[in-house]
Amino acid sequence: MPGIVFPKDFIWGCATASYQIEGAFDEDGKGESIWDRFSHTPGKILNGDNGDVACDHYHRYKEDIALMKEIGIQSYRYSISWPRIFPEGKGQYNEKGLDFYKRLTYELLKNGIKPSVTLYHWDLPQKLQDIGGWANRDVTDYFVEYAGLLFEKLGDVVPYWITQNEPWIVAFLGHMMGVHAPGIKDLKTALEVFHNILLSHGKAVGAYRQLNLPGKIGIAPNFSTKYPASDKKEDIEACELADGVLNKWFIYPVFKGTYPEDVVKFYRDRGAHFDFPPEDMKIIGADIDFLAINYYTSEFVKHHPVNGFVEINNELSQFEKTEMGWIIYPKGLYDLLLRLDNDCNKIDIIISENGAAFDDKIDENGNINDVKRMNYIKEHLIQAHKAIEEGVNLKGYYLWSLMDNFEWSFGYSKKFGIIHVNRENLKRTIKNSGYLYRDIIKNNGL
Ligand SMILES: CO[C@H](O)c1c[n+]2c([nH]1)[C@H](O)[C@@H](O)[C@H](O)[C@H]2CO
Repeated sequence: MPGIVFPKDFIWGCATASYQIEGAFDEDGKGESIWDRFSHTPGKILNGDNGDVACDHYHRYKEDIALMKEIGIQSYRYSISWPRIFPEGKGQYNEKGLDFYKRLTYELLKNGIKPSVTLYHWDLPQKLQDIGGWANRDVTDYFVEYAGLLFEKLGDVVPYWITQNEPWIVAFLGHMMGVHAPGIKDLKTALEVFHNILLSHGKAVGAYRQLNLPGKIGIAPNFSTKYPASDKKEDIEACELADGVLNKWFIYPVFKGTYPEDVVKFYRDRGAHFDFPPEDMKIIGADIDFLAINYYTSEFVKHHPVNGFVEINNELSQFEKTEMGWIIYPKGLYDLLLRLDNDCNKIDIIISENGAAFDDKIDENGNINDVKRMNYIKEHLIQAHKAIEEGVNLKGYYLWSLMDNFEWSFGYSKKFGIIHVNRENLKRTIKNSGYLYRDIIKNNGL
């Protein structure tokens, strides 16, 4: 695909998250997180894996930054482990924990890599879960205390801040389906958690603005584009509902100051009424500088007589799928970008996560020719570029992920990295997708 060139100031990045790569789960004063607790609970994680060691990034961060530099990564999105900073979740902060993130951040800057810090990527201090976690409205204020300390200590050198990673996943996988920490299965709790996470985001944005810092702040929801399985009215309505449950449920409160009525009714009909103070919606709707979107796949939807809708990707054999079972549907990224450009007042957008898990093979020379991942990256960048040409203010792309890491309930079985990590000795090996990304960055395009 010759001649795809991105805007000259387009940001090429990669992304990780603290619990998935750092390890050192109880080192230097770090407190327990809900993912430490969850992964130490038998039966929760495939193969009994946990993040105790992970990729040992806590000790190997300089080596990893050198690899980023070799690939030419311009910006690195990493998350900060709240219990490393506040072992009890609040109160006295842990100097050694803060020191790690200072060293990491300054090593990036020394190597010409722009830091992009995610304040919350799921590893809540267990002590806060013990008082109700995100379902406890007080935790939104403890989040502001945590964010405020990091703004104070790193705000003058970190140009990009993301308050929350995927409120919907935290709320619904962690508190309704129970497959993520803390493993709760209750719709009302899930809805309260979702609201409080958005509230914490709005409060943190307000705190950031008060400090007049030079950087930009946003939030990283997960979206996926929904398509009706047929042109039958019932499937089109089912698709609307599925879109509401995932996508509008975020877009409306953050950009329109209200929850979508059709989805509120959907939940009320299932017994989960909830009435939040109207002043919350003003806080949640705080102006942000960019919208960070995590896009991996899309869903085809049909009517379901009881649940209203059902997603049927597993019935669709015509699409190639990743190791996660997600269909590869790059046009879904294009359609999402155009939709968000329209629904979110042409806000600046960055793709904060896009990538794929495949069953990578190492050849006799130790090389990893991960062609499927290379194709996935190219196909999605082609769609991203198309969106830019149609006027979408897409400013950057962060590939998920820098290296193979702890994939939540799947443990280390699913590999998203452009760098392979040997689970025996943690040796890093750049995959061919990493070299492809190096060339894309060098050429600022395909
Ligand atoms: C449907 O995909 C979600 O948007 C999503 C996918 N992913 C994510 N969210 C998380 O932000 C990462 O921590 C995961 O490692 C990554 C890969 O699974």
